[in-house]
Amino acid sequence: MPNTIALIAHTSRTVDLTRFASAHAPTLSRYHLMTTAETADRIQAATGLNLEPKLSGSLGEIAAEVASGNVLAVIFLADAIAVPWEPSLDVLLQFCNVHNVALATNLATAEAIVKQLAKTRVAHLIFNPVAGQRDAGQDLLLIRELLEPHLSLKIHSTTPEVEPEQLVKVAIAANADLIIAAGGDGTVSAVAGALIGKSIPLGIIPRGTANAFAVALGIPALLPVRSACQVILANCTQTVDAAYCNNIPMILLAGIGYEANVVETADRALKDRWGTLAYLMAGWQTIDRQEEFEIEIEAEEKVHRFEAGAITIANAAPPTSVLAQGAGEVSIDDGLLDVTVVTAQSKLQAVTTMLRLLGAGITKTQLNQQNVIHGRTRRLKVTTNPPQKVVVDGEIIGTTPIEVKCVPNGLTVLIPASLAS
Ligand SMILES: Nc1ncnc2c1ncn2[C@@H]1O[C@H](COP(=O)(O)OP(=O)(O)OP(=O)(O)O)[C@@H](O)[C@H]1O
Repeated sequence: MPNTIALIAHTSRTVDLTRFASAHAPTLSRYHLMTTAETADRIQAATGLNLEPKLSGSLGEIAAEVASGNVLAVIFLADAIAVPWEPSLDVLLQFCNVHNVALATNLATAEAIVKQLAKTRVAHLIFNPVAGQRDAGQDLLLIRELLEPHLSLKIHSTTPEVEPEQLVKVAIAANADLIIAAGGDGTVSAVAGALIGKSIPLGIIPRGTANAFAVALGIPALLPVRSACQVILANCTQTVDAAYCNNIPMILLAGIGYEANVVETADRALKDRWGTLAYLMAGWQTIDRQEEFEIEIEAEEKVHRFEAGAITIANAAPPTSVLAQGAGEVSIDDGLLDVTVVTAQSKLQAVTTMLRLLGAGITKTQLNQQNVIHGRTRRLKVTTNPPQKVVVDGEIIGTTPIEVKCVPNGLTVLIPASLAS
């Protein structure tokens, strides 16, 4: 279901169209509205709705939009007296018939259409076309094929210049019922971060390399796009925690030391070439270079000091985020952050510790090892000597010190119905 509605009227019916738009402004505001130039100002002034004005006096542009499949409904209030319709109007009406687009030429039908639309969920899809190694065109086609029969879908593509946060603001301003992030963890985290504290549910379509948040939420990794669309259509919501690290939204985790160095090494070229293996290769290269550093953690009015090579503060983490698995599980809805500090005296100890942490994450059992320390807290401050790089949700954000605080139940997400509590 596309997201555009065309609102048009003969001059004698402009008042009726304006009244109609005013009465149904809450429903109409969730759609992209198109009209002729003369009508746009009038409706906008009376209702506050945003309308895209098309060429004055010509319906050709609107007919072209209908032909391109972008229009959900055309509401055209015609003169009550039978007058010959101008040719461009005939074309518009004919295009609606050919392309099976809902068409109302009187108020009764217009009311019926808008009442139906009031019951339809409007989803804004924020789509990163360059994420991961998948075919973006094919994925978008599949998403439309699966979702459009059930949802009105407004598609926004990210660009290097347009951040997902900006697109979330547009979706919120348009009263979206649901926001869907389709991309890697960078895109998903940015969209989720902009939704912290809002009650609009977030749907996730994993299209990246690691897809850690989708895995943490239990979205199946097999046929990821199809499975994720099924989760979205099932409409099962759950509130989960979010967090801020130095006031930057954090959905997954902050890594200091080893993790930050791995993320920096696993650059775009390595990920494009090796996919998920890029992180393993980067991890192997980084172990040799990783030096221990002094850590001071302030939490719950106590100060803790360590020497270690890695510290991870996690809000959510799949088992593959091994350095977060000190407790064998990171709960996403306990209102707490999981803090894991790992030291290793040799490359062999580092590798065996990470394998054991992976095992702990898979079996959900706490790891009892002297060189792995774990704790939980609602907020903490971490200082290191010397300062260390910090990665938050896969992006380097700067260096220590950092302050991280959990936002309990800060985010509403769509999860598989089978996992709902
Ligand atoms: N149209 C675009 N062209 C180029 N870069 C883009 C575009 N849209 C978004 N980006 C960039 O994509 C990055 C986010 O990518 P994202 O994390 O979603 O995917 P990924 O890097 O492939 O995933 P992963 O981290 O799992 O490998 C951001 O740096 C953003 O600037």
